[in-house]
Amino acid sequence: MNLKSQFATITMSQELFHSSTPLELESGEILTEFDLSYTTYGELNEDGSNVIWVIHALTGDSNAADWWNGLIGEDKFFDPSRHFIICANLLGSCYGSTSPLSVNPATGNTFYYDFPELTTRDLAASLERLRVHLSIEKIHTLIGGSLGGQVGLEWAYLLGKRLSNAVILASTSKSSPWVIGLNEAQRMAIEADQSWGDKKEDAGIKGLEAARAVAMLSYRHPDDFQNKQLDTEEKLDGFRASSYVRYQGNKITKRFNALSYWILSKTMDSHDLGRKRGGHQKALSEIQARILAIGVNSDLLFLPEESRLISQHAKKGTYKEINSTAGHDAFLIEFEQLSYFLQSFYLENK
Ligand SMILES: CC(=O)SCCNC(=O)CCNC(=O)[C@H](O)C(C)(C)COP(=O)(O)OP(=O)(O)OC[C@H]1O[C@@H](n2cnc3c(N)ncnc32)[C@H](O)[C@@H]1OP(=O)(O)O
Ligand SMILES: N[C@@H](CCO)C(=O)O
Repeated sequence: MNLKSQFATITMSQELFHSSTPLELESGEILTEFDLSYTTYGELNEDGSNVIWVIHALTGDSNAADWWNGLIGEDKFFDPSRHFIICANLLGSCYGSTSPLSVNPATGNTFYYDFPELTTRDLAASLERLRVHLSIEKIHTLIGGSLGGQVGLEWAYLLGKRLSNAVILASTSKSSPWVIGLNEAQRMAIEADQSWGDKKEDAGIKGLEAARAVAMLSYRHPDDFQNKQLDTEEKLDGFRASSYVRYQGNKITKRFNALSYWILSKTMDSHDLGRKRGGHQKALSEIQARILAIGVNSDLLFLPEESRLISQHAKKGTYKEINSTAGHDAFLIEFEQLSYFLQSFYLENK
């Protein structure tokens, strides 16, 4: 389906929100001002009841109808002719929001390595600023996967009764040691790049290439490699799997930045919905919104048990599981199953 031609009839806009009120971060540091780049599709209806707020994952951007084109678009589950869909590029990311490559207002120089540590709670607080700026009183559904799901849980906690439904995909309420270890290995790859530490835009880029290759092993499943990367001929070198991870490593360097990757992967590590709230299970039970937690049976990064736990501790929780060999990234791929789960969830909770 040609989304471009369909979107010709639908309001879509790309904006930059500037917050000049200082944002006090969990670390105690302060961002004196920040920008969030965001995209909206469709229009807010009269009673403000049609807001779908999408939160992207680690390397996503605000163009949700591009990377989630099986879920967002005309005749898709979230349709801009009915819904007002918003997605903001997360703070720290390199697609238009304030990031390590932005100018530090305190010094007049680019932040680079002086960029403050961010938590998922800080990212939720920055989204809350945008909500207030847009005078959005209530959110029908907040939806996000992976890091987007972590931020989604933090924001759901904060939003209270303003939020009706939170759809949390392939995510967790507290990052596991496994996730932290995987992210540390990726940051080690970045830090091993001799250009890491240089004050330039492409610092650590070769390291990022290796980091993404490692990350791909956690985003896919051995069965997916078996299906797609098996060499049929006998050989000693030049394996398909090698060329695949190298290709993916190279691909990320053309669209992402090592400093943003480093910052956001740290954000993922420190995620704990229960910090200073008596634990993540208790915090989950205090979320007012209905929660649909969707796990992926082949997810090796955020295990399906972690999604199930979200639904079990939520006051009003539902669990569904995507059946796929795609691994963690199935939440970006298995649109048919996702649409079906969403439809049943809304029907059951009318
Ligand atoms: C500006 C922007 O582009 S922002 C994009 C926003 N991105 C995001 O939001 C991140 C989320 N998206 C993603 O992570 C991914 O796009 C996904 C998970 C949805 C899909 O991942 P993909 O990389 O497209 O799928 P997959 O793992 O099957 O890999 C296919 C690619 O690997 C290539 N490939 C497959 N096998 C091999 C191999 N053995 N050797 C070399 N290349 C290979 C394919 O040719 C294909 O290349 P292409 O991406 O240039 O078309
Ligand atoms: N593959 C996705 C998901 C990571 O959790 C991304 O790059 O953002």
